[in-house]
Amino acid sequence: MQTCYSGTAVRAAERTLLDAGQGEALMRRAAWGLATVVLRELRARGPVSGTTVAALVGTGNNGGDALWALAFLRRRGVDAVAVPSGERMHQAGLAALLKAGGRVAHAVPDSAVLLIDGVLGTGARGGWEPPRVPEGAAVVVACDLPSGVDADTGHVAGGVIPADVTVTFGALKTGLVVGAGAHAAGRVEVVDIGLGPHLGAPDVSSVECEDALAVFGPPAWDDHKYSRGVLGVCAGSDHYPGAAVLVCSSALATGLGMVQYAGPERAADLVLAAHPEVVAGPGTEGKAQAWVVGPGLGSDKDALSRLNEVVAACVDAGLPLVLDASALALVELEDLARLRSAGCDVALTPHQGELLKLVDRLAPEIADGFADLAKADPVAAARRTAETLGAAVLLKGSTTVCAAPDGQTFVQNEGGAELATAGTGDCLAGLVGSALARTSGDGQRSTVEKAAAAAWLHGTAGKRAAEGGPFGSSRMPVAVQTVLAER
Ligand SMILES: NC(=O)C1=CN([C@@H]2O[C@H](COP(=O)(O)OP(=O)(O)OC[C@H]3O[C@@H](n4cnc5c(N)ncnc54)[C@H](O)[C@@H]3O)[C@@H](O)[C@H]2O)[C@@H](O)CC1
Ligand SMILES: Nc1ncnc2c1ncn2[C@@H]1O[C@H](COP(=O)(O)OP(=O)(O)O)[C@@H](O)[C@H]1O
Repeated sequence: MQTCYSGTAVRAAERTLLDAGQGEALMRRAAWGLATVVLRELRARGPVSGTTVAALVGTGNNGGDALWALAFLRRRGVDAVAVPSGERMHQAGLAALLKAGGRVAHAVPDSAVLLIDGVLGTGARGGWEPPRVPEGAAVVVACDLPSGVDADTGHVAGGVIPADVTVTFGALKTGLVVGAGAHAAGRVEVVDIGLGPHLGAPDVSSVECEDALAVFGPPAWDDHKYSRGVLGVCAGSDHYPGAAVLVCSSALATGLGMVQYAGPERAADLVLAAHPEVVAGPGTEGKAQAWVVGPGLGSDKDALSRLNEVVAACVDAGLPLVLDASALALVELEDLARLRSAGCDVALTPHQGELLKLVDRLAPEIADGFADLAKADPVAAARRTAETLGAAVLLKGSTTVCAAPDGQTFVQNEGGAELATAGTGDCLAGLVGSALARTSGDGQRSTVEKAAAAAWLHGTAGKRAAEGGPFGSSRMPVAVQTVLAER
């Protein structure tokens, strides 16, 4: 499990050490870590001595880090050039650079093979417009975070220089794993500067391979089909029959004990043609241990009565439930309350558009300004919705945010934009359903952690599928199998 801290929490941890008079030591540790990564990048490309490294240097401590790093690099024979972005620079850092034989210039030299972005770190407020930098050849290494990225949210209000590598100090920051911030950061390396004991609880976590495999692992030697998880799927309609196939196929690709399909004949026939092992019928009776309801259900009376039947089945047996797509537009507050009272774990899986509609309809008390919040701070938006509706929320997008009503939050970034194609959400619903079915009765992990494990598998499978060129969502189940087979 990877953990991240908000920029605000990291600043608070720093403050404790600054107040204890350790400011310069912290900055030198950070700068040494930055210089080490820069040296590694230079060595990977050729000789170090004589090459030009430039740094865009801001007015605060982020600029100070960059100046100290340039000073260390100068001592390795690098032509170290500071390019100030404002009227002042960190005094001790500048003195160290000049003493080491570095120089100051007013523009990034064309000869620079590597550019350090040291303009803004955790002290940034609002947007920023980067200066012109020579195009092309230079590797960009961001100091702490790419300038202009909000360290708490990942929001980029103005411009940003996309980094190849970000060397971040003290702890991985939430802003480097969410949305535009994650995209701008490139590869992230964390330099330990001794903040650990002062950091407190993490802000968000990310499920990694071994955490996901603990949910989607192989069967135990004594498993039988009813102990490996039985997933009920209520998806598809005469109008959207394919959704039923996508949900069932992706769930089966994880190696469940059984998939039970409840839906109309046309969709059921397609499911059975693709997977004769599915047990199909019009209703919910059977041995399901979790349900997925919603993909391709439509919005008519029939869709509503199918949703009601699944909700009733879950309430009766205390089963976990994934509400996706059409179900998000049909479910009522009373349904969520009944599910909660029956002890059912519920995961809502909206994309941004569905989230806004859901909040407008079921949580008007938080709707004011919510669209702006969802854009600028998807973690806060998912958290607020989960807390208000009392259900786990998996918010889909370039970053997938999984938030629980108690604030526990996972952020997953494995997938790329190749996943932006019709039906991949249906596949994800099948994976979340599978995670809930196969771990039903396992009190070890929260619903939101299981949903995050499914998002890991979905994103990783998306990347795997993309290796074979552009793809449609029907290729996802095979990619899911491949990912699980390779681990
Ligand atoms: N305090 C310390 O000793 C340590 C700080 N660290 C570094 O210090 C950074 C934080 O330093 P600061 O608190 O000085 O903050 P920054 O250096 O991130 O930014 C503050 C400066 O930028 C200006 N500024 C803010 N927003 C701007 C905008 N939108 N456009 C243009 N200028 C803007 C401010 O007026 C101020 O001069 C961290 O990101 C990290 O790089 C590390 O060295 C670790 C130790
Ligand atoms: N730019 C992107 N980068 C990474 N993942 C993406 C991107 N766009 C969409 N996705 C993922 O693709 C899936 C799309 O789901 P959804 O919007 O429900 O589509 P559909 O309803 O067509 O199945 C989600 O898992 C989402 O996180």
